[in-house]
Amino acid sequence: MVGVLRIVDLYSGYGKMKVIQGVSFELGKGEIAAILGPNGAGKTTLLNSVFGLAAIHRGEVYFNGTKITGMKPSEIVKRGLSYSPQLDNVFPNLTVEENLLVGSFIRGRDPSVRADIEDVLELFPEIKRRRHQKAKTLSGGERQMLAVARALMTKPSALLLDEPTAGLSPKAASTLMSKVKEIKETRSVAVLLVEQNVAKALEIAERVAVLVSGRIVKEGSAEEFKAVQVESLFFTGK
Ligand SMILES: Nc1ncnc2c1ncn2[C@@H]1O[C@H](COP(=O)(O)OP(=O)(O)OP(=O)(O)O)[C@@H](O)[C@H]1O
Repeated sequence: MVGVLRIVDLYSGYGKMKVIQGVSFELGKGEIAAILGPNGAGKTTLLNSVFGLAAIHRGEVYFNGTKITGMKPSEIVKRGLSYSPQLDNVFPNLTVEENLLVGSFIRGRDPSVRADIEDVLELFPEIKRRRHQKAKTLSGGERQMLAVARALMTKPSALLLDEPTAGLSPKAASTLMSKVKEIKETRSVAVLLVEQNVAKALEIAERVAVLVSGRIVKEGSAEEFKAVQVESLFFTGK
């Protein structure tokens, strides 16, 4: 496997508070991997650590072979890693189109931005129809689509997605998951997904790890995980 993102023996948290305790994980080029875990396991903190938003106590993160540990989020985005956080992932008072434009900010006056907005709207016809509507008027599912679309506007080679199915109906969650798969297949974007929703994540993930109390307790191919009662690992860690 060619690793696009490599997390090596990472310990991190907030200030001196320890949350992530010795996590190693590799995301392959063009792969979809999922990190599953219960509330408070440290899933968001792990993504925040990769993206320069949490304090790293020990360990390293490499992106396309470059050490990005300690880099600012803006520098990480420029290298091709994008992040769609769980909360506050769209600007509610901006329209769909304006949100996408803001998403491309890091690219400066790139003349291809307009064409890329049309391109991501083609991928998400549900929000294309609402391009002039403010984000706050979208449904939960449409808003998550916009958040993912916005993350794509930086033209990433890998995408971090924090619980994109949170608060969505089972049908809306499946629609979103199939869009993520389409993004991987049509744009060669690798995806690291963190989820509590095991069933939805397993619809698209090729590789899975289970995070409990800041540590990976099990890791394997999605195939191996089909026979595992993943939620029981959330509580026992075994
Ligand atoms: N900004 C912060 N400052 C201090 N502690 C935090 C901060 N964010 C999270 N924590 C703590 O870190 C731990 C892990 O939280 P985190 O949000 O990473 O878990 P999670 O697995 O993403 O949970 P959920 O599925 O509920 O979103 C929790 O104990 C939480 O209280």
